[in-house]
Amino acid sequence: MTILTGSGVGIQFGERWLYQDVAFKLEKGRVLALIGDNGVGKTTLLRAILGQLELTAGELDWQIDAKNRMISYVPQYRPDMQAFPLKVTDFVSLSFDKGILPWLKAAEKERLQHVLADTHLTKIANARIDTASGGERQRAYLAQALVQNPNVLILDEATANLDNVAKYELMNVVRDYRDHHDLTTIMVSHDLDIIGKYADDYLLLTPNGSEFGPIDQLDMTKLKVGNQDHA
Ligand SMILES: Nc1ncnc2c1ncn2[C@@H]1O[C@H](COP(=O)(O)OP(=O)(O)OP(=O)(O)O)[C@@H](O)[C@H]1O
Repeated sequence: MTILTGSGVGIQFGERWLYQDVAFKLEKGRVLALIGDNGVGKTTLLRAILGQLELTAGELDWQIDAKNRMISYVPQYRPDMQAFPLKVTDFVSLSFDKGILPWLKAAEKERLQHVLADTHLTKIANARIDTASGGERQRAYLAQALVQNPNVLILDEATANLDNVAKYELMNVVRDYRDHHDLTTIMVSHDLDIIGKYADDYLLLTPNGSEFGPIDQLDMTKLKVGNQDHA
């Protein structure tokens, strides 16, 4: 089932078109890799998908109406940004309407426990997040996104700045969660290993035309990127 269809998408700032005639489909339960050179406009397209920016041309046609649509977002890991004096479990439950644990409904508490288990955080649920490793903190951000039960998960260079073990652990959690919950994901990444291993489809943005297709049709030599995300 197609969740979102982009057709004739174009974005222009001033005189400059970032891209025109972009076409893609986001299919339920699949991982779409959004790729292209630095500055091509990947984040800008995400902002349009999140409803924060109007397209200059074309359409984003959703199959889920706006009031039932939940899009969750996992940002890039930044070692300097996460000095919260909160337990992991409280940090994850900040996503719920009422925040920290004693006020959560029974169903929310149960959901929280499932997501902590799915993201391999149960053992450190009561440890403080500022003592957790980079990989654990990034999985806590993922857990925060997943407790919202999203229709679409956005990973915005979410494996950047993580070591090899942590980045594959994060993506394995996403894949296992997808396999059990039919989660749909858009992943922005410059990491060719991660893209090749975890994406199902790709959308390559360039100023001279976009390409969309199954990941095994992507010619990786077209990408000017290395195998690491940039900060
Ligand atoms: N509101 C805006 N007004 C004018 N220009 C903008 C605006 N937002 C973004 N841009 C420009 O659009 C271009 C694309 O930016 P964007 O952040 O989407 O690129 P990106 O592909 O996500 O880059 P990176 O891989 O480096 O994160 C940049 O040149 C940016 O300066």
